[in-house]
Amino acid sequence: MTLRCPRPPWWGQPHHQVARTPPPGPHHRHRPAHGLGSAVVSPHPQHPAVEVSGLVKRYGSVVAVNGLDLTLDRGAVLALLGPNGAGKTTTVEVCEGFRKADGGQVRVLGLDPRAPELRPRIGVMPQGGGGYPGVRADEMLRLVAACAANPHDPAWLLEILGLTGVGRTPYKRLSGGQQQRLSLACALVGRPELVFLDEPTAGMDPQARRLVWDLVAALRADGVSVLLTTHLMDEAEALADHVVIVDAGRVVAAGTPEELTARTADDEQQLRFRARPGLDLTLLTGALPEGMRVREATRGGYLVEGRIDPQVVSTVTSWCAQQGVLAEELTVAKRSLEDVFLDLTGRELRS
Ligand SMILES: Nc1ncnc2c1ncn2[C@@H]1O[C@H](COP(=O)(O)OP(=O)(O)OP(=O)(O)O)[C@@H](O)[C@H]1O
Repeated sequence: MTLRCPRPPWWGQPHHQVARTPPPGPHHRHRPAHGLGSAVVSPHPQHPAVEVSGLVKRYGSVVAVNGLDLTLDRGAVLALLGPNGAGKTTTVEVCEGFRKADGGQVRVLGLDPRAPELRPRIGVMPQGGGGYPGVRADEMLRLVAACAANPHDPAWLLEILGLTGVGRTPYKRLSGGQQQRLSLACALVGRPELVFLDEPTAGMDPQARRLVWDLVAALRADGVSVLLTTHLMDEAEALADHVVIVDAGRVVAAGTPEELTARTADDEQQLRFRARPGLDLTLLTGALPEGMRVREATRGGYLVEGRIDPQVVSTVTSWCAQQGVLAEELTVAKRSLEDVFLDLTGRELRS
């Protein structure tokens, strides 16, 4: 199925330009929504969207979150990154008000996360969908919309999420990616001011993933705050204003993607090239300035790390010529967010 993300002319309007639509009556045929943002003006816009300080959450003897701090500014997108079991979902669930903290302070839109008045102001997309198995897709979305004062048109959301064709399909028969998209629709249908998206693109095909990225960008343009978790570094780089990397329940790094990747010394860069797998790198290592690191990072993908200057590039290409090897896709770049992540959290698989 081809997914399209139509951008109606009202998409991305700031809140003050967004016309309010009256709450629909029982037989009201909803009109298309006025952008994805909330039409509600927050009574306390001076508070950050989410403020977490010293959060602790235990499950029996397991300390899932161990003194975590983060701040999501209004209208910004924050990506929470971390290895499996780092405590991301637990943190998000405490912020959503689904779990009670054992310690620390959490404020969401300036309120206690369990405050009932917060419910209509936040949208939640839980990890793995979270739909009712027997309910049809359009019924589920209409059910969630019925709980909101000023919902988006469910049919419109189904359409932009490419779900119109499966509107009558029970949730349990939707594919994993369709369940994820429906779950996203449910999170957005109430025009929230703040959205929690726990691994929103897990299991999605590249088209659906792009669509979700477009939606998150549109939410941000509409002034909606977004806290998402992801394992995809390119997703965090593409979407987030602020990235928080957690490990073992603690923050190990935080900043904009640019700050995190620039945090290494100026002279730390990478030269990458592709060539035949299994080259003996001993001579190359010897020819390069002291302290430079060379390895075959992936099969046939070679990585030289350190201060990359024109002389280093020349040494590498000369060595390739001596080996009778054509270096393909030769690039020089800063370290990626993935490199930063792996350096901070280790390269070993977590249990
Ligand atoms: N309901 C629970 N009961 C007991 N332990 C739990 C429960 N939920 C999570 N944990 C444990 O808490 C720790 C943090 O889990 P959490 O799901 O928050 O991590 P995560 O970073 O979201 O992981 P993933 O990336 O795999 O989704 C893990 O050790 C996990 O096993």
